[in-house]
Amino acid sequence: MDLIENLKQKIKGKGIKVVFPEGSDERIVKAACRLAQDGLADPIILGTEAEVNAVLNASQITLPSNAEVIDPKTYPDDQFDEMLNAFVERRKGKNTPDEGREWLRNVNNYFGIMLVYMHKADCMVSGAISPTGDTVRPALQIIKTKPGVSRTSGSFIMTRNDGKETYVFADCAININPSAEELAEIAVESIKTARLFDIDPKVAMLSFSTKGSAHSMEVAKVMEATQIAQKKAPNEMIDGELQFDAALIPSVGASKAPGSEVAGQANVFVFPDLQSGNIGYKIAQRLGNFTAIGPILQGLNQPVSDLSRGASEDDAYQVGIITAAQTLME
Ligand SMILES: CC(C)(COP(=O)(O)OP(=O)(O)OC[C@H]1O[C@@H](n2cnc3c(N)ncnc32)[C@H](O)[C@@H]1OP(=O)(O)O)[C@@H](O)C(=O)NCCC(=O)NCCS
Ligand SMILES: CC(=O)OP(=O)(O)O
Repeated sequence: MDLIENLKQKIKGKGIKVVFPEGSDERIVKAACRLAQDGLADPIILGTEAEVNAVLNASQITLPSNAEVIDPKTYPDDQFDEMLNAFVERRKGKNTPDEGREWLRNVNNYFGIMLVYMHKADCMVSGAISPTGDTVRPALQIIKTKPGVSRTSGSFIMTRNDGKETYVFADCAININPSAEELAEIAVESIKTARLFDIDPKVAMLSFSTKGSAHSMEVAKVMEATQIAQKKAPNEMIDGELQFDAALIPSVGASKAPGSEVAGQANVFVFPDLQSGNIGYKIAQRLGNFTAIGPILQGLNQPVSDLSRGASEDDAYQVGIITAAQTLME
């Protein structure tokens, strides 16, 4: 079954509350309403009544009965105070009550994250308007990473040919220059993402070198990360350092990395840094005709997804499905 169809079956009718903070954006409002109509989520759209209505009217859609609009600026004082107290407690010593009041009333990403943190919603999808930092920072500050995970990272599901070719690419969104330890953690978290999509993970730790064919600090980092990842997840198939062709193409893998159980068969690609990861996914998307679904933030206590600003309504709809499905993962 198609990847997304599979996830739809898992979330349908479960009433999962997905917050969409960008209620002034047509793509977002349409995607949220479609999720509601299809019974896949109960969306909470953030924005003023006027801005959300303007989009609904222009798109000629009626807000489905299982969708809700909340305007943070007019959120009732008693509930707002409860939220502010929870924010101040969570940000103890790092942000003042005045900062909290200002952000929660005026920055929808903070308000949305607090709904998730307070379990008034299950997850959040943002980033169609705001750049990654503005979407992700509130999640990092409030939701934080799961025990045992030090860094969140962003993966993409890359798919082509009606899902016959499907890969996980990571980190394409968050960690600019991860250490070897962080890269190993990204690999382990990417394995969990692969499993969410029923992909049997074979992880390639990517480099411009294969098995010592080149020498540099950058290559050494990937070699070390591979060893750490193998220790962290001894039952998983993880190998490196591998060039992309050695990781993907069986004949090249056999010649450059003979004996590797990953080379030539990899389906999870861990990039050595964000320059290569972000450029790499966009090349596959724009030149290789892959659909790029994500970034899916890995390792957070509760699911939050950051769309690319280039996302379409359909991308937002799909990321909504994935994020809702992440709430069902243990
Ligand atoms: C994600 C990003 C915005 C965080 O940067 P930042 O806000 O300057 O980070 P800071 O160092 O100020 O940290 C803010 C908080 O987030 C936490 N944090 C930062 N990066 C983190 C990560 N990868 N995982 C978990 N927590 C993280 C910090 O510990 C800090 O928490 P605290 O306030 O409770 O102490 C930054 O790494 C970034 O810009 N990455 C690239 C994003 C990008 O442009 N991607 C390309 C397009 S997708
Ligand atoms: C993931 C990503 O690259 O996002 P944007 O295109 O918004 O920078």
